[in-house]
Amino acid sequence: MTTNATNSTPAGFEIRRIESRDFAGVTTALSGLTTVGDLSQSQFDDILAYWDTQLLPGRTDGARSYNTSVIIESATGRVAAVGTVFVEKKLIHAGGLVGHIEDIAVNPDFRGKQLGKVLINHLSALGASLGCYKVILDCDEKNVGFYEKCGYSRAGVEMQVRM
Ligand SMILES: CC(=O)SCCNC(=O)CCNC(=O)[C@H](O)C(C)(C)COP(=O)(O)OP(=O)(O)OC[C@H]1O[C@@H](n2cnc3c(N)ncnc32)[C@H](O)[C@@H]1OP(=O)(O)O
Repeated sequence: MTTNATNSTPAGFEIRRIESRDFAGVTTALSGLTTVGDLSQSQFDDILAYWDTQLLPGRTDGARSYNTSVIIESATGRVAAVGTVFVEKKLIHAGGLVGHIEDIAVNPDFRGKQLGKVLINHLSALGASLGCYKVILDCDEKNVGFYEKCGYSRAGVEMQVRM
């Protein structure tokens, strides 16, 4: 798997797994992507606890399916960006793993500082380190250029049925 070279977290920022204290910052960032809805701190904590239980089958190293990372502004503790790589165990490719990049959002105050690219490169590398043979995502046409700058290329067509 090859990814763009912007992998190091910029000075003044750190990147880590999502935690309970990120509730306000994460929901604020995600509201710039889509409707978060009426999600409480308690519901947020329950989801994080569930994610922690979802270990990849057959693994003894603690590798998880749900991998949500945040970029934090060190001086303030503010959530600058959030995103997920979900690792799916397949039947095909001899039980191979595919990473799905989901719910990428950079807080508007922090856009244009390469943090989105750093986050995507981090999640792509995380998928590779967990054993994924590919990492894929769906996005709007307006974001294609961003993902191309992160080393992604067009493949297939997204389709959906809404419930
Ligand atoms: C799978 C999904 O979740 S798709 C949903 C993506 N998220 C959203 O649309 C939510 C709202 N938007 C955002 O959060 C942000 O604007 C993001 C995530 C799209 C980009 O994050 P940023 O941190 O602002 O981007 P970043 O500064 O890392 O840009 C990296 C490069 O991509 C370029 N770029 C950023 N956005 C775009 C875009 N929409 N189209 C083309 N190029 C772009 C930048 O100019 C930069 O180029 P450079 O390396 O030549 O300087």
